[in-house]
Amino acid sequence: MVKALEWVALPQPALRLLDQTRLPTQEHYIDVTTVDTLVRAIQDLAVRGAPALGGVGALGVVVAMAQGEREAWSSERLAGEIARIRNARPTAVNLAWGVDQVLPAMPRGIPAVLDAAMRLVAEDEAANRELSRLGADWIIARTGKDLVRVLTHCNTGALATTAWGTAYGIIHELHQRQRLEVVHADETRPLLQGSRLTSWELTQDGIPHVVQADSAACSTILRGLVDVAIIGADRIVANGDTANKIGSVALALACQRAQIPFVVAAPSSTIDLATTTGAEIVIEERPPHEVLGLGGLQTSPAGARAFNPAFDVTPHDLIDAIVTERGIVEPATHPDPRLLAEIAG
Ligand SMILES: CSC[C@H]1O[C@H](OP(=O)(O)O)[C@H](O)[C@@H]1O
Repeated sequence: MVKALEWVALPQPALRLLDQTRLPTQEHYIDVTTVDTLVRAIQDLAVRGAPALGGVGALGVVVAMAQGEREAWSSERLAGEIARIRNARPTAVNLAWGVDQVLPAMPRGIPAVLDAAMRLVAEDEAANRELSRLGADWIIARTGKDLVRVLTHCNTGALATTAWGTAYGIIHELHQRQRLEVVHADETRPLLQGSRLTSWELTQDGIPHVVQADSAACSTILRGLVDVAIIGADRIVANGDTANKIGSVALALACQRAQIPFVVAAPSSTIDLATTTGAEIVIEERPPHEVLGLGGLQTSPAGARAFNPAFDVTPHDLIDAIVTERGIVEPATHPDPRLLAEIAG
């Protein structure tokens, strides 16, 4: 399975990223040894996806410490550079979580922080594998289908995580169990994570799928062409409201109308109990050019303005299941935030 990120020791210690802006036509790697390069890679979505950002946040602290040693930074400069990584994108809670998880190891030096970061990466992969099993069990039981037709949005595979996948992991598990008929993968404008990345992963894994325009998704659901919609998450807050790629809440509304399950899949590291409701989640606003053009081609007239929110928030009462490695909560039918708190630990 492809790796979005890994720590490499040669030719020099570096955080190696698969540049996702060049997929699916080019497999190009970036060896990150400076904070500037890392922040740019995060903000350009060369590396992206909530769980992947958790790993990048943790390993980014190692990058900053190593650069600080090379350039003799003060402790204040180092703290400021780590904060740049932590704040590089606002919506996915995992980036800040990944940084925060390894800070306590800093006094023991770079090897201790690298060890803590590598443990976080390994634990996140294990979490994604477990939630994939639990999610497949839930969907098979809930739909009662021998072969499940799935709709998914954006990219939630190995490219969006430290390894394995979240919503994609459930799809992969259904396929492995020979319980998957087809995947409808939303292209996911404006950056096309679905048509570029999810279709690339599904093709590599031999999983039957069709790519569809985002504007086709609701009618696909209302026409009964799928049995369940499964998405990832960037931040799940205390009452179960969930931030995810723009276009997600429309799917939840269509699923409610069609009376099919709407499922969110995420490791427990994506749960943010410090935030009470979805209204408080900061939604990243991205550059207008992403909407006004495509692949370097201008698609809107000169002077046109754009609105480019990268995420939206699905209210918890539209979510039939939040699947994590520590268990499943069902906010639409059992709206008890204590259940999410128990899972978040
Ligand atoms: C495994 S969940 C990944 C999550 O992150 C994506 O956003 P982006 O591509 O902007 O990082 C999208 O919301 C996915 O659901």
